[in-house]
Amino acid sequence: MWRRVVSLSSFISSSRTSFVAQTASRLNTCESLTTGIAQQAKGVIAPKEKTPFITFVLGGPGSGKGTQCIKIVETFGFTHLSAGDLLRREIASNSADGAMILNTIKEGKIVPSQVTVKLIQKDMESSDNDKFLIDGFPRTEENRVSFDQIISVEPNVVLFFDCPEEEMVKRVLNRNQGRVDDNLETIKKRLQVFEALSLPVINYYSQRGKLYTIKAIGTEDEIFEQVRPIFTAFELHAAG
Ligand SMILES: Nc1ncnc2c1ncn2[C@@H]1O[C@H](COP(=O)(O)OP(=O)(O)O)[C@@H](O)[C@H]1O
Ligand SMILES: Nc1ccn([C@H]2C[C@H](O)[C@@H](COP(=O)(O)OP(=O)(O)O)O2)c(=O)n1
Ligand SMILES: [Mg+2]
Repeated sequence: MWRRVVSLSSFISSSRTSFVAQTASRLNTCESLTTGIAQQAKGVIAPKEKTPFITFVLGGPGSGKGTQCIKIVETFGFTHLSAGDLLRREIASNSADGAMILNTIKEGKIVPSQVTVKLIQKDMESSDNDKFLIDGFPRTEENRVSFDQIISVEPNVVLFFDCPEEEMVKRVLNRNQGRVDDNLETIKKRLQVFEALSLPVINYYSQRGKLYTIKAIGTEDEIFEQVRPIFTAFELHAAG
């Protein structure tokens, strides 16, 4: 199970002091370490574990994010967390936020970040995997900052499926999954939201050298051949 890493280094104090002070400090350090280990054993502090490998999957509605995520999971063994699927699951389970989420999605708007990040966090923490594809997130700067504050892990890779609007509209209208937001009126709103709120997030990761832009036209297999080398370069090998 992946949990947020708690570093033992915070228990170790600076040693640029006199010999007496150093000795005292070492004794304190030993005591602190013992306390730290005892707290871990009691489950007060999560055990030190590997930082997860995070991939954010971005792109407009219908750009093929979900389709490519299935291929990435099959090939590289990631756990796929679709923000949209997590929110639809909340609606279906009649949770307290269900009605608010449904109305927001129908309007083509973005659900408050706190709600979405908590759902992602819950699934990450209950997973045995340490490689996550987070699909359709972060869609806004608010989403991005909220993930940073709550989960405190930076993405290793940000994929951007770059697709012409015309093609995205055609694909969404043909998707046939019975979604309340797959109609022309809502799609127009979603495309406006994508341009106004999601493109700044894409630019943010581009400036930090984390963005991998995929030309999202062609067959599903052709598109995947642009995706594959990105993960191979990180030495993430085929799922066994
Ligand atoms: N390369 C492609 N060419 C044509 N249709 C595609 C392609 N990739 C996905 N689709 C179809 O387009 C629709 C939207 O794809 P999806 O993966 O759900 O996109 P997103 O998750 O970005 O909204 C689906 O019906 C899917 O089968
Ligand atoms: N980070 C997110 C992701 C999705 N949502 C809401 C608003 C989106 O229009 C819907 C559907 O998202 P989803 O990723 O499933 O949509 P597409 O796969 O891009 O068509 O969910 C959100 O509010 N915040
Ligand atoms: Mg999708």
